[in-house]
Amino acid sequence: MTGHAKSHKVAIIGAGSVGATTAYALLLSGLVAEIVLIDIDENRAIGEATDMAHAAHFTQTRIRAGTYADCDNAAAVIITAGVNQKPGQSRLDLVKTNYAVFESMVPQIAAAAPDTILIVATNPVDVLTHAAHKLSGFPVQRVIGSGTAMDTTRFRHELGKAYSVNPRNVHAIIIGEHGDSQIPVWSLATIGSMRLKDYCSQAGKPFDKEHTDGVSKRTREAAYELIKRKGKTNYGVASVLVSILDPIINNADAIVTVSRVGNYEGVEDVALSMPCKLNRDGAHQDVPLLLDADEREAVRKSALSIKEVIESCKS
Ligand SMILES: NC(=O)C1=CN([C@@H]2O[C@H](COP(=O)(O)OP(=O)(O)OC[C@H]3O[C@@H](n4cnc5c(N)ncnc54)[C@H](O)[C@@H]3O)[C@@H](O)[C@H]2O)C=CC1
Ligand SMILES: CC(=O)C(=O)O
Repeated sequence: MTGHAKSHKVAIIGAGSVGATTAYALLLSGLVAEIVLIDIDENRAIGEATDMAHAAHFTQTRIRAGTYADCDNAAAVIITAGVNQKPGQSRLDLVKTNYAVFESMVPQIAAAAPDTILIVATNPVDVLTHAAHKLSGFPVQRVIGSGTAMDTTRFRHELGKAYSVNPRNVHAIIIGEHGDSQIPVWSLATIGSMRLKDYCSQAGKPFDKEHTDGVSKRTREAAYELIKRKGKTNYGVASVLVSILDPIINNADAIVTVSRVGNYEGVEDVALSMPCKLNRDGAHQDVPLLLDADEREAVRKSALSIKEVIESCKS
């Protein structure tokens, strides 16, 4: 933690499960000096912020409820406002309601904080990252969707379990949609600096389609499973949002798979996740991957399915 980092303010829009859990994770991280919690339900924002402020004795970060005007000079604004999935619903099913929330909210944030970096978590996150870019008028690098950073950490967790290794020693990513058309990049996955296939043959572990399909499926369906069991997901995403914020605040040039507006495999003006370098300028540089032909085709299909939903928002 640096003195520089400690001077920053971050606003979180939405004080529901994801917003409040993210605020708490951020509070305990000590990454920023001040957190402002904003919700259309003012009582909820005040309640959550006050409850967390009672932890002030244990942290130097201040937290309070506020309004959009309080986004002024925020280093970043994390957007979690909107409805979440009910059991059986896909992320894309939320688009109509949450697009309307963004239409009312994003211009107010952009007016109060024209230089900030937007970090979008509300689903469908790729479609709403694209919407936030258009509605704010911000350059693409300052509108970041949490995207497949969430799926990537789940993928590493599943691989760690499958191969009995600490997820920290797994380098493997999910790209594309934060949703059903996500792509696990098996061709570039490594464990302990060894290609996954080589690691498995050295360690006597199975590496066949049955195993890889199982890991991909559990990763892709993790949110559905959790929503069936507990009605929501909040802890994983809160940690992911803090991990996206960290290199921005610390100007650290970390590579994270986040969603950003761009052209992907011939599909223009769409948002999806690819590895990007993050620093105080936002997601300022993409890190091109040497994908195999099947993975590139899967990215094109993922981009097309997101683009279709983006187009439907215009009608
Ligand atoms: N990107 C990711 O990895 C994840 C995304 N999510 C998404 O995050 C979103 C929030 O989920 P939860 O926190 O569980 O929902 P929640 O229902 O607990 O909280 C949503 C909050 O948004 C507020 N809100 C609604 N309209 C608003 C507006 N116009 N202005 C300000 N606040 C407004 C509500 O009052 C409520 O407090 C959902 O879209 C969900 O799908 C959830 C988990 C992971
Ligand atoms: C809900 C959601 O997007 C997730 O947990 O991945």
